[in-house]
Amino acid sequence: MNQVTAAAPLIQASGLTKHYPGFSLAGVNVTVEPGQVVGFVGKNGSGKSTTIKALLGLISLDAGQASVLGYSPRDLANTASARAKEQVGVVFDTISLPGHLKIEEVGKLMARAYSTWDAAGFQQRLRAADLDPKKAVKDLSRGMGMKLSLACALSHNPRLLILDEATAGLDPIAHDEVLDALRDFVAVEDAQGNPVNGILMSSHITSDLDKIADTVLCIDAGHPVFNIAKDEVCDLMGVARCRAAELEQIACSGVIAPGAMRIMRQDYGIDLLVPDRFAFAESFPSIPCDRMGIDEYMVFMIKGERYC
Ligand SMILES: Nc1ncnc2c1ncn2[C@@H]1O[C@H](COP(=O)(O)OP(=O)(O)OP(=O)(O)O)[C@@H](O)[C@H]1O
Repeated sequence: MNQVTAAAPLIQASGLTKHYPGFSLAGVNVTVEPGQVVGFVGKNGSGKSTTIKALLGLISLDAGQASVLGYSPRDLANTASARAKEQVGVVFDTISLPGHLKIEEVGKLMARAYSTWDAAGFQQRLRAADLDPKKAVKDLSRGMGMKLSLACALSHNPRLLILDEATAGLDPIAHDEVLDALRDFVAVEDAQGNPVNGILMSSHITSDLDKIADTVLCIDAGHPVFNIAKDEVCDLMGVARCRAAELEQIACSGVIAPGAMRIMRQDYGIDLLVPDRFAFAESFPSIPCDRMGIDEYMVFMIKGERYC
């Protein structure tokens, strides 16, 4: 019961609901399939960390269902469920290791905590990240602390990584190295060639998600906004830079379904969300239409107005 097969979702959660005074997480669904990187985005205070903590059983839910590697959040948080914890690597935006420990002592601590601990892999990750094993955790910069946390999370051989702002504070080179490590992690396959690992990754650095995510889940003020394949946004969608008269012309043409027209009014004109920029360019070759990014899509979906 507490095991998932290679094909089963690593995270399957629906209707996640948590009430705090002045804030409610309401009806959030999260699915992470093997082989998938799910980017988790939203404004500050939108409820991403609350969702992650609920999935990990660190806070109780008021409503909703969640299964993480076949475990309920409550079972996952239970100190007795060592096997479950070994399969989930977690990195928060602040380092949660005791500050007085030297990095080499962290390795020893982890070896005792996880039967799956890969000491050689940990050493190799420390070298790759330029982390001095003699250095104390409290003396690490923020970026170095994140690299150490990631090295720990990856070195107990989890099937699922849950990262909450884990790439914040990394320099561009470290960023690339971390993204490469995450790509390698999700590329792992079982003997039959099926993907086995997955990642749920909250981030404000949407360029990271552009590079690595398969799907992007967005919440705003605790409510789901979209859950969409990244390629649909980045490869297919566009932003048309129009004037009011052109917008009217586009609306009348039916090239974009009337209910799907979403705009942002700018000082210089009107930006229009284009679901298929290639089809749009054929119909309106004289209207500039740029590639869409996750940032812009978020802004359209959260702040944009419908145009009917
Ligand atoms: N223990 C708590 N008690 C009361 N309110 C809380 C508690 N934890 C979180 N909140 C509130 O829940 C809301 C969502 O916070 P959360 O940390 O989940 O947002 P977030 O999307 O992760 O934000 P950020 O991007 O800034 O990290 C905020 O309004 C926050 O103040």
